[in-house]
Amino acid sequence: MSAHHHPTHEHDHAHAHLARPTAEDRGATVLAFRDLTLGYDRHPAVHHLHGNVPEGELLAICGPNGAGKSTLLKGVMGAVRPLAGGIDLTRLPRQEVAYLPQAAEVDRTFPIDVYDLVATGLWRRTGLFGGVGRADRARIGEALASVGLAGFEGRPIGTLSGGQMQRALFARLLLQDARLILLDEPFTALDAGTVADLLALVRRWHGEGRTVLAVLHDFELVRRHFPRTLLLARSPVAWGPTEEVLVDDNLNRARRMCEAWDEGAAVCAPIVGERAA
Ligand SMILES: Nc1ncnc2c1ncn2[C@@H]1O[C@H](COP(=O)(O)OP(=O)(O)OP(=O)(O)O)[C@@H](O)[C@H]1O
Repeated sequence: MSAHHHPTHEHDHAHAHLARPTAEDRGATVLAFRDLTLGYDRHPAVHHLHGNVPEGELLAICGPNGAGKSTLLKGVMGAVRPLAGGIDLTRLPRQEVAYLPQAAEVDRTFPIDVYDLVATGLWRRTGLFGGVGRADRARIGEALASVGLAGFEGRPIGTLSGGQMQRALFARLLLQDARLILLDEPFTALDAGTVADLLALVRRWHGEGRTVLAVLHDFELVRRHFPRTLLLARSPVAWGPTEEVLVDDNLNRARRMCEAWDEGAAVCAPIVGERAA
């Protein structure tokens, strides 16, 4: 299967003004972390994160297991509330944020077919009971074709392979048409062809000026396709150009920091002097 793109199709144009940043938007801060601490039951999972994400950024989030990467995306989504500090989605309404959860968190037993799953990507525009019109049906068909799933409309999601399910979830992201796209391990356990097709969509979003944050474990893929990286080990280890961040020193430090982490630690006050940008 391969991806088919119709970037100049009229349906894309019809929605372009809703989501795509203008030239002036590019580079302005779209997401800011202010000495952010996120956690569960008062136990921090992400600690003292400070920095800005400019609009149009293609940012990889890397780090050992348990480093807080998924928690960070959930924080941006608004699903986990800060214990301290804050997250500013300065110029972006919540419906401009799209989120792809880790495959393990998606309930594949939910009785819904591929068409209806992908159609939920339209909710923010149609509303839950808004109904799907002819133009919307065309957009759903296009999105499915873009991910190589034309003809899968009536398949219950429980019958899809892992790769097909991920393609369906990417089709839903296409319809969400969001300016900030959060991807949690989007390419894990996929074959090379599926990764290439889905990566092409991510690069297309990047080309359209959307902001993409992706949690990734494959450093080679990150080095090749993600210009900037945040290396997280509960606290930020490094954040900048990928080739400067993914170096042995930082990776070893990240591993040691995660191993040394006290799971039972409570929230601490911000440390003066740690507020580097
Ligand atoms: N719902 C939850 N309730 C309590 N603790 C949680 C919850 N979700 C995550 N944690 C804890 O928060 C910490 C960070 O987890 P998180 O899933 O964000 O890490 P991660 O970097 O995404 O890890 P991985 O690479 O293994 O997916 C871990 O110690 C984890 O056990």
